[in-house]
Amino acid sequence: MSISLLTLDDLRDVERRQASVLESGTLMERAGQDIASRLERELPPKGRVTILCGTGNNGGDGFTAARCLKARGHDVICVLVGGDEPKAEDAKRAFAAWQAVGGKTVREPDSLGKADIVVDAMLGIGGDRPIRGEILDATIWYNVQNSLKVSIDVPTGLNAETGNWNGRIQGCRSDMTIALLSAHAGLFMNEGRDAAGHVCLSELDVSIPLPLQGLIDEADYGHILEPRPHFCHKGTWGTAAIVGGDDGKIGAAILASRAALRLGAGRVKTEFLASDAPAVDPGCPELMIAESPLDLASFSALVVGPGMGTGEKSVKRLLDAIHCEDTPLVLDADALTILAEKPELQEELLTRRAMTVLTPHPLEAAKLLRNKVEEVQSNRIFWARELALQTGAAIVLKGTGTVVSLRSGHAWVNPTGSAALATAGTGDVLSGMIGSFIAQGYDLTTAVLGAVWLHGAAAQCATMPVLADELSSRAATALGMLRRAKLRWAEAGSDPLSSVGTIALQPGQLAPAPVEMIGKVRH
Ligand SMILES: NC(=O)C1=CN([C@@H]2O[C@H](COP(=O)(O)OP(=O)(O)OC[C@H]3O[C@@H](n4cnc5c(N)ncnc54)[C@H](OP(=O)(O)O)[C@@H]3O)[C@@H](O)[C@H]2O)[C@@H](O)CC1
Ligand SMILES: Nc1ncnc2c1ncn2[C@@H]1O[C@H](COP(=O)(O)OP(=O)(O)O)[C@@H](O)[C@H]1O
Ligand SMILES: [K+]
Repeated sequence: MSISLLTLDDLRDVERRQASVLESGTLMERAGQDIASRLERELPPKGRVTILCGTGNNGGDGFTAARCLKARGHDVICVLVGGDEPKAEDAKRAFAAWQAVGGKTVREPDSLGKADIVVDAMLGIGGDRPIRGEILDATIWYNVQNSLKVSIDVPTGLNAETGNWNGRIQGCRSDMTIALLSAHAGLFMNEGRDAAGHVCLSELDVSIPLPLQGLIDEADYGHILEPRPHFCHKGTWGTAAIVGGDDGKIGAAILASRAALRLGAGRVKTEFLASDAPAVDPGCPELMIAESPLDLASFSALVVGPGMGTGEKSVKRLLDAIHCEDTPLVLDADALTILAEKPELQEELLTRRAMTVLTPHPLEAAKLLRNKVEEVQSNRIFWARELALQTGAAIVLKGTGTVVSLRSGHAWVNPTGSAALATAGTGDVLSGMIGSFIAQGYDLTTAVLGAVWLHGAAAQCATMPVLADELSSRAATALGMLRRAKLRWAEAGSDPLSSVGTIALQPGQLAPAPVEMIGKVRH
């Protein structure tokens, strides 16, 4: 969790604490300098920049960046949006300083010529209402500019914590967002991911508290990248059982089973619930297909639910699995539907000794929480935590910006993944991958965070939907390449710029960073 995601309350606390140790305006000055330095990398000499400034401190950052860019020889115009003058104290000072250097400010952008960069500094973390009036007009203008579009801190109109548009009114859609002090969860979730574009972070040289939530990164899943020792056999890597595949849905269990095998489980046995199940998977003869019900307690990990159906037989098998109290259990798909319909089974989850992982998509989560899907999506981290408390399980709330939450309250947002995953069966693959890593003996957080991250990373470069079965092959290939790259670096000390498949890597770094650090970096 090396990229923290501070909540708005955390940010306001940091702000208050800094106010007592730093001269007022210090953070805004640092923000303006860092923003100007980053923008300058995208500008020609004497580049043209238009900055839309709101009346709060987000606008103050805009005026400060304008002054810094002007001092570096660029042609900058500010547009004051939403009032005749800034309201916030630091912003008033930033505006005065901009005027003092002869900076030009207008009240509406329509008559301005094309700029190389347009900057949205209208609303930041203080923007908590649907946009309207002048801000909405300026947003509409911003969104049609054929220039590089950069938001400061948060795209205007976006809720920085949840990634939803305030009041569902669409705000600024940017190519880049420069977050200040800390990254915000909303930049990686729901509509926020498209609105934010490439995320940069300036920590403003401020040390921030360790929060309970962050982005999944190498520090969390690094163990799965360790090379296997030579001295091992298939038994070393565990045996996973996949239970599912009722009539008409056999494919779901096959997808999960193949994924478990490809990602490294020593053996995988599949128990179909269908009456006419095949005796062999011709596309993957390595799978062992059970001819009679499996002794579930004898496995290293159970994955129950893909294509399982919700009939009597399925309920009984789910109960059998829950009762294997010492066997790690991943519940997906139909198993979650049964759990939602039979809350008494959720009670039984709470008393299990081994780990349980639930992998709901938003609708499944809503049913388990007895809530509406819109409500779950309106605050994904909150509801993932609630579900973890309700069930005692680790929760993988899938979707754009998958959230993983533990009962302890720790939560992670996954920065990998793309719309290429929006195709049938990719969730089955994820549950198989999680089961595989658990069967291999990785601890709960490594197994879950590693699987979620890799599942997304394997689809990230795809421009078309990835067929689910192809996804697990891609994930296995990516894992192998990452392991090799890590081995090379370990042997060579440090390596020149390297490339793993389509993922471009820097020395010492095993995956593309989800956030570009700018300004003074404290690590
Ligand atoms: N945290 C830090 O330490 C640092 C923070 N910094 C910067 O400060 C930014 C936060 O500044 P901020 O608190 O002044 O809020 P901001 O986002 O400018 O909004 C201002 C005003 O907008 C208004 N408003 C809200 N919704 C609205 C709507 N829909 N339509 C119209 N108006 C609306 C609302 O007005 P009110 O409710 O008071 O009427 C509010 O007062 C932060 O994102 C970062 O850029 C950095 O300088 C460095 C360090
Ligand atoms: N637009 C998207 N961006 C990122 N990930 C996505 C997107 N759409 C779907 N996914 C991922 O694809 C998977 C779909 O799972 P699920 O809905 O259970 O599908 P299925 O039941 O067909 O297997 C989840 O891991 C989800 O996070
Ligand atoms: K903004």
